[in-house]
Amino acid sequence: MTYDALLLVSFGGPESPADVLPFLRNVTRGRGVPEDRLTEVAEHYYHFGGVSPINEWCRKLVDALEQDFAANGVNLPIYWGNRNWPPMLVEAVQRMAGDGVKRALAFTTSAYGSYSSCRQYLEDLAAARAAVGSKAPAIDKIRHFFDHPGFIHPFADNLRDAAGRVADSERGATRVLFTAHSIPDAMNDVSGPDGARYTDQVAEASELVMEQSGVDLPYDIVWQSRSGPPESPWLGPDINDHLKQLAAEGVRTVVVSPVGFLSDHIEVLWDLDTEAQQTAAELGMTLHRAGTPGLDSRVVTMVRELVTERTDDAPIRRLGKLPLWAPGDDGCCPARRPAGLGR
Ligand SMILES: CC1=C(CCC(=O)O)c2cc3nc(cc4[nH]c(cc5[nH]c(cc1n2)c(C)c5CCC(=O)O)c(CCC(=O)O)c4C)C(CCC(=O)O)=C3C
Ligand SMILES: [Fe+2]
Repeated sequence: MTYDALLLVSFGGPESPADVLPFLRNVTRGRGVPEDRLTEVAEHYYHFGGVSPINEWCRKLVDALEQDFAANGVNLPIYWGNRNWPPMLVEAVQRMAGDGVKRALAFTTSAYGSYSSCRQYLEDLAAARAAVGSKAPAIDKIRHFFDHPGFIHPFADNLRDAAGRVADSERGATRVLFTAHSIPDAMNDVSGPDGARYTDQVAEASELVMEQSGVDLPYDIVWQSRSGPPESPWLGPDINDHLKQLAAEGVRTVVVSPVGFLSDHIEVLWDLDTEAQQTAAELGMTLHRAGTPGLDSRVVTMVRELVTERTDDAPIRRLGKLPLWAPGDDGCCPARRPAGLGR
């Protein structure tokens, strides 16, 4: 297939305190998230001056990709648009249309399947194209990349570094924790062609990171940042509950790898580095947080390879075994947000 642009699609995040509440209203519009949850989450952002690192990371990723594409003969202009905060997707699609782009590839910053991490981005792309009208380019979303070496290897190196900070005498009381964003059980149940693909992909990525890191410690998979009411079932155990459980079992040190997140955002800075750190401290445990890939050069190479996979039929590089399916196929997550989420 011939493409004439790459579109970076991300979540968006506030860049000043005044942005925080309008951003949160964009995120939660029509989602039934209670008002007190919004006020609570706003505080997490204010704690960091109202600035999420996500937009600045996207800007730097675009710069790095432009340099990498130029150096490797990939002749595609790069555009960037977000779901929830400027630069918005519709503006990016508008600019592409104005520049005469006919067909673009979209790289979304979420590595996994599920309504929230994949299908919702497809809906956003469709809505932006509809708003722009007949001049809007066709846009094809790049596949899930949870098992691409450019995703797994930086996590593995960062895990090895963090585990290296554990004293030899503590290793017998140490656990590795992989953490990803919790979603409602009902959403996971319909993720992918035959359900539960989100949890399957997180499990496979965790296993691959563990294997590639060479770290010889037991590990568990935990979930973070849930936002539904307590009576509606979301993926668990929550990382904070699990820390309590581990403390009761005699574990004194945890090494936490945020395998659900390609870069640091508020979920990493608040939910892990602030909240989970505090839980660990209260339990007398030590928590070493392993880094996200962020701007690792292998992430940049990965995006280029995901592009040339589509433009030049370059080989598909992946370490996992789960079946792949093309997002947008009938076999992908249901087009509408699953009902019955309990709020
Ligand atoms: C699977 C998943 C990812 C990973 C995929 C991806 O990367 O896209 C993700 C990413 C992110 N989520 C983010 C922020 C928020 N998510 C919320 C709410 C929700 N997330 C959900 C799921 C996910 N979220 C769900 C099921 C909800 C409930 C409401 C709904 O069903 O839609 C809320 C509302 C308040 C709250 O309920 O907590 C906020 C503020 C940010 C930006 C962080 C920053 O600013 O640095 C990022 C990257
Ligand atoms: Fe979220």
